[in-house]
Amino acid sequence: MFIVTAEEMYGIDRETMGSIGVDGKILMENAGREVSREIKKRITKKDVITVLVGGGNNGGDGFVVARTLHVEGYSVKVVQVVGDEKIKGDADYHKNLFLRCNGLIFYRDFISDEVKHIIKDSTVIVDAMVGIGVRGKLKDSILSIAQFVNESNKQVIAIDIPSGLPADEYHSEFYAVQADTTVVIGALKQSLFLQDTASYYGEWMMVSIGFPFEVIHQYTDKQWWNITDFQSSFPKRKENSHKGTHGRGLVIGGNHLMPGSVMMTTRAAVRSGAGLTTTGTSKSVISMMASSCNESMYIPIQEQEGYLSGASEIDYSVYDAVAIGMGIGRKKVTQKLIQETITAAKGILLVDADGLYHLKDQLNELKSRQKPTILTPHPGEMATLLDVTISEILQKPFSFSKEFAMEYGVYLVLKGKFTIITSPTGRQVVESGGNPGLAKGGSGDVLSGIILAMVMQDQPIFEAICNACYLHSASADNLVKEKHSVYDLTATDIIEGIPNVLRTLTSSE
Ligand SMILES: NC(=O)C1=CN([C@@H]2O[C@H](COP(=O)(O)OP(=O)(O)OC[C@H]3O[C@@H](n4cnc5c(N)ncnc54)[C@H](OP(=O)(O)O)[C@@H]3O)[C@@H](O)[C@H]2O)[C@@H](O)CC1
Ligand SMILES: [K+]
Repeated sequence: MFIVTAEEMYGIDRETMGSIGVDGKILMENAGREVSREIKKRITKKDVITVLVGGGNNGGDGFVVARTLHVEGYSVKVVQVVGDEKIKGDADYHKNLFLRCNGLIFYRDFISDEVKHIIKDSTVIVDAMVGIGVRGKLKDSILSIAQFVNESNKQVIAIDIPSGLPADEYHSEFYAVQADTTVVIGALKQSLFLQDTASYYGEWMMVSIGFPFEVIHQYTDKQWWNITDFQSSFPKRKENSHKGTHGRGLVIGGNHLMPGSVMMTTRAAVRSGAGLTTTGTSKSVISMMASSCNESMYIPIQEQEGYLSGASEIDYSVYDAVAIGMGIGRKKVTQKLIQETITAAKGILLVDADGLYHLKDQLNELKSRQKPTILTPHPGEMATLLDVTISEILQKPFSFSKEFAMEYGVYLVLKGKFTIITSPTGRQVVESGGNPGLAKGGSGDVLSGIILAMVMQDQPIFEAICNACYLHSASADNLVKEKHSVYDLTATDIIEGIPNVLRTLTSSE
């Protein structure tokens, strides 16, 4: 499913009406019909439904919903929250159809006693006051109605986007309707995937109203990765494959005080299907790891006082992919190792955790790498890399990711509740699975191991990274459904949950 900004949505709309020639009235009819279909799944004929209608096309969709439900025998009223002069064009056309079907409209552009009574007497509120055309904070008239709706405790179903909520990242102050359900029209809006706006949508689903796939794709290359994408792109294993077919991976990390990270990355890589996995770490970490991770091979790396300091003895040419940085610490002696690896690694290179800290002064080195580089920061690490605050990153994660990935020619995995994966060409995918159980030390190390394994398989690298993120989240979600809670889930559990996801989601093999 595609993700758009408001501007991109308007482009798609214009192109569909202009070049393709689909009439706006038909798009509005389609939108209202499809939204009604979703609403009907959530209501009965006993419900009392109030549709709050505003002055733009979002309001027009509201009139279609009101008519569709009214003619099918549902109890529906419209409250038009703007003056008559604001209802124009296609919306006015659909308003008239509703009136001609003997639909009932109340006109109120502020919260009056009458509107309060109508809302109190309703069981379901359909919010069609403002859509993606919202500019700035809601004006007082509509604001007062939105506030009353939020306090009313009624079931609220928003059309396209909750009124008042910005569609894009980097918005100013807002007040929005809190929806229980939002029926999103045509394409997913960016604010569905931002930390401070996502929850306003409540449960959501998307309906198609006739925008051609090619037209949508022409305006956006942002996409939400779901089970269908995972299943259709996950590589099938060939009968005649052998361990070399599935990649030789090297994990470099750990220090004498943090042996766990590199261990988890290694074990996650092994569990996710890496053909051969080698761990490069200090002698003391090797002795701690070897007994519990016997599928891996080991290379001792030079160390100073327990911290890795140089890797010149590694023959990088034998590895398809290298992951570096997990539990490596921030001591200056380690910086040289990161430097060496960037230039010496001949295959795919993934840099995570403290590796990113050391990378900060060497970002330009990445531009001359011949093979793909993957960086996997969380917002804090991303903020450090860019010298901005975490809250700035969270306000516009799509833009920061895209600029960074394109500037340095890297695949960027900005981790979080909504993980954004960006390719060096600026293509973006959001992976939104997972649960709060993942917000613990070690889950990033596990993700790095899964990515390392996936990018060595027979599939394009971008899809491989998206699938790795999906697998990581799906493992956590399954475990919380079946035998764990978000409190006790550990990074090690996530590794143990991988087989179940692989078995169930790739079972057609
Ligand atoms: N082809 C179609 O028909 C399709 C249409 N689609 C649908 O149309 C929607 C977009 O429609 P749109 O562009 O008309 O804008 P919309 O969201 O209704 O907002 C404009 C209204 O809001 C008002 N308003 C703005 N800011 C405000 C504020 N701060 N506080 C208060 N009021 C404020 C503004 O008032 P004004 O500023 O003009 O006084 C104006 O009345 C989209 O979300 C989807 O539902 C899709 O289904 C695709 C196909
Ligand atoms: K709305």
